[in-house]
Amino acid sequence: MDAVIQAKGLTKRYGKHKALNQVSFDIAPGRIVGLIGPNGAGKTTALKGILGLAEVEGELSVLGMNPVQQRTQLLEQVSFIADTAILPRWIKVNEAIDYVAGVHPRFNRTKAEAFLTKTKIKSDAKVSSLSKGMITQLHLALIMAIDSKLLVLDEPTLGLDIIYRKQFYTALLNDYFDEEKTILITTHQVEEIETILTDLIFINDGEVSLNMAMEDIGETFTEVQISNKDREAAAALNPIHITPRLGGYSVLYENQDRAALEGLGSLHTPSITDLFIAKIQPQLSWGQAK
Ligand SMILES: Nc1ncnc2c1ncn2[C@@H]1O[C@H](COP(=O)(O)OP(=O)(O)OP(=O)(O)O)[C@@H](O)[C@H]1O
Repeated sequence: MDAVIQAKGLTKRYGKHKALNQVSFDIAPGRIVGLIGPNGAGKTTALKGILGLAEVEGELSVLGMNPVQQRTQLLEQVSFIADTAILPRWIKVNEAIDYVAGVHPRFNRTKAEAFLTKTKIKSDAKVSSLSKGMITQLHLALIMAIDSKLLVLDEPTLGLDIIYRKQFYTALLNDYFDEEKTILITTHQVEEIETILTDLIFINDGEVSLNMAMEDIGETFTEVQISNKDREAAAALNPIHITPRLGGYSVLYENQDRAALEGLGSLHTPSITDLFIAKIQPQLSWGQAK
């Protein structure tokens, strides 16, 4: 099947600064992709381009459409939640549901109401009486009840408590996602989405520094816990990152033969967080072992 998103050489300039610099990636249907990067990396800019909310240079096709030229058509098949959820403060929860039901043919009221029963939000409450987190919960309930081919989530759980954040990701996987849908998600809470992602894209300073299926990460990256005495042997195998740990070091390798590493210590697949730090802030000096 054709890619849901095809991006080639995307560049976005703000004056002399390039928020995106020759960014390319393809996203196939049925994938849950994490777009991960530090503050100011270009994540929101990329999402804005994909939604047709910002013009970017390069080639961009979303569901076979040009996002800027065919924005109205595109937004019929794409749902998104921005990092700043905006709902009118005067509207009541049930009126917000009525409104979305009226304007969106693929909105499922029962689903939205089911999501809301998992919160403390009452259907006759006004948005102005809800807390910030509750407004986000309402927004997510409305968006997740729309049957869209592509769901774009920019920091969806910002300001939500940890219980609801877990609940949200479980619902996203169990009640929303199926193989005909595609989800593109940005978050700084990387460890929370680690288990639901199928693919990972790292972006840093407007450039893609990693684009990989989750299942290939274990093949490509290996983390080894080594003791102080093995520093020299570990360094000889070209690590990409070194972190002092209790009693030794955690050393990360990319495309290094596992057999060669086995003599150094116990081998693991790194967490996304460790991989992210290694890729964004390489650290190759030993420092002080703890
Ligand atoms: N409208 C704008 N005018 C000028 N510069 C902008 C504009 N929007 C974004 N930028 C710049 O582009 C870069 C990327 O911003 P962007 O919002 O895409 O980052 P981000 O990865 O989403 O960051 P965060 O995680 O902090 O939300 C930043 O350097 C930012 O200052």
